[in-house]
Amino acid sequence: GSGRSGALSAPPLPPASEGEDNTVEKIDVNPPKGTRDFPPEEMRLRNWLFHNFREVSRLYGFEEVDFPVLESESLFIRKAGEEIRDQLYCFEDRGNRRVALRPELTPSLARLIIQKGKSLSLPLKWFAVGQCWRYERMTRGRRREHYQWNMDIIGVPQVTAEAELISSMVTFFKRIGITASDVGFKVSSRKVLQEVLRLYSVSKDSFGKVCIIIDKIEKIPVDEVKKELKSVGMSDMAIEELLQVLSVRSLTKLEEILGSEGEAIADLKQLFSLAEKFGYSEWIQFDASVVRGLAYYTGIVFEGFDREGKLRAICGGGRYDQLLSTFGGDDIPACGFGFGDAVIVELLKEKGLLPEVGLEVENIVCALDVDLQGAAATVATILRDKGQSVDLVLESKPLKWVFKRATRINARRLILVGNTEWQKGMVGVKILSSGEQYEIKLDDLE
Ligand SMILES: CC(=O)Nc1cnc2ccccc2c1
Repeated sequence: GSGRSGALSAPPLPPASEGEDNTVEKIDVNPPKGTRDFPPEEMRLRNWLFHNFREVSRLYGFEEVDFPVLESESLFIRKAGEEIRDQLYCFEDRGNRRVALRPELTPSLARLIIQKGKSLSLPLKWFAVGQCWRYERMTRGRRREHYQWNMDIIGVPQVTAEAELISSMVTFFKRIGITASDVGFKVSSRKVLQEVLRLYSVSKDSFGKVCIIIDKIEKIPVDEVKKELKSVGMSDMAIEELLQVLSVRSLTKLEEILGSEGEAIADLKQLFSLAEKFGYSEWIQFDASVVRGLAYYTGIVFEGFDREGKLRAICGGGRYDQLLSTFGGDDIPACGFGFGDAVIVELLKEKGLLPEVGLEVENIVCALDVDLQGAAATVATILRDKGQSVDLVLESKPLKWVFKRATRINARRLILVGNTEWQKGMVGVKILSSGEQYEIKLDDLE
């Protein structure tokens, strides 16, 4: 309908353009570029996926939270050269405010925690499933939105928090039939980077930039990576040493290089020993090249990958102990992960693990003639009050049509309201799988 003509809202939209002969030019029925509709079948798959996200969150004692999809642009303005910044879906609203559709959930979580301040008793274990946005030139034909499951533990400095988060992702994978031979987690710590950069007195504020450059190591040629590292002030020597360290795949080797005193080694050793106790050692491996593409990580980082190497990262996260303080909050330790709804579905397709989530309706109720429509409504209500789902046939239709619909909606049984039975306070029942048919008193229907 047309909007209010008040000053606050846009002028009413003209109706879809009407041709000379009052025909309406069809509107563009597709969703905006890079976005998806969720018709019933796709929505059932999405609900199945989100149900598993939520079930795992419940198993780990996490509380659900959410935030506006629209945030102040300033929440996401970081100067570390992140892709997420280049693709910010931002604009100026009618109040001349710079706003953005959130590209991730963590900054909103940090904002809410600072807002709530001392009233929150730590540690917090919060989860969210939210739509995130990016604005990419459609040349890349990539999606502009996806849903992310986030789990965050706030207020725990020990790596027991990271170990718990990885455990929750392993639990999720196992629930949906993915095994350790399908998926693994590359684990490292940005403290490895810190300890190397300190040797070459690389300034702290280029730390974030260096991480973002290194995160591109598998996406752009290594000479480009070296050039970008040089441009943030690293010497050739430092770059060589850094790339050398990043190729390390064993903790023992890493210890030889960094020594045993640093925090990086201690954290990683503790994490791998906790993995043993959680029972997911076969799921994780040390890989110094993992840095993740977000500037705010400060410690352990991890990334779920498909062992066949066909897909992009499935999920990922890490420790971000400084994020709250960069927003002016207290210095509160935090770690978390993001798990997108796209790559996991590609993986399930690859593995033949997509669930067949069909529509399930218990009853289809149909009046056998037009003056029993009311009686049919009564029967539907009785069943619904008992918690049974009912598809009530709302128009008088031939029985052939009713059977066709009953099959399509996968109804378990057909309830027929006919005159002769109704006079006796009874209805007809047909079990659609067996074809068994009988009459029953309305009161005995369950
Ligand atoms: C595979 C995929 O759809 N990725 C994706 C899609 N939309 C996004 C939107 C915002 C941030 C990251 C995003 C990532």
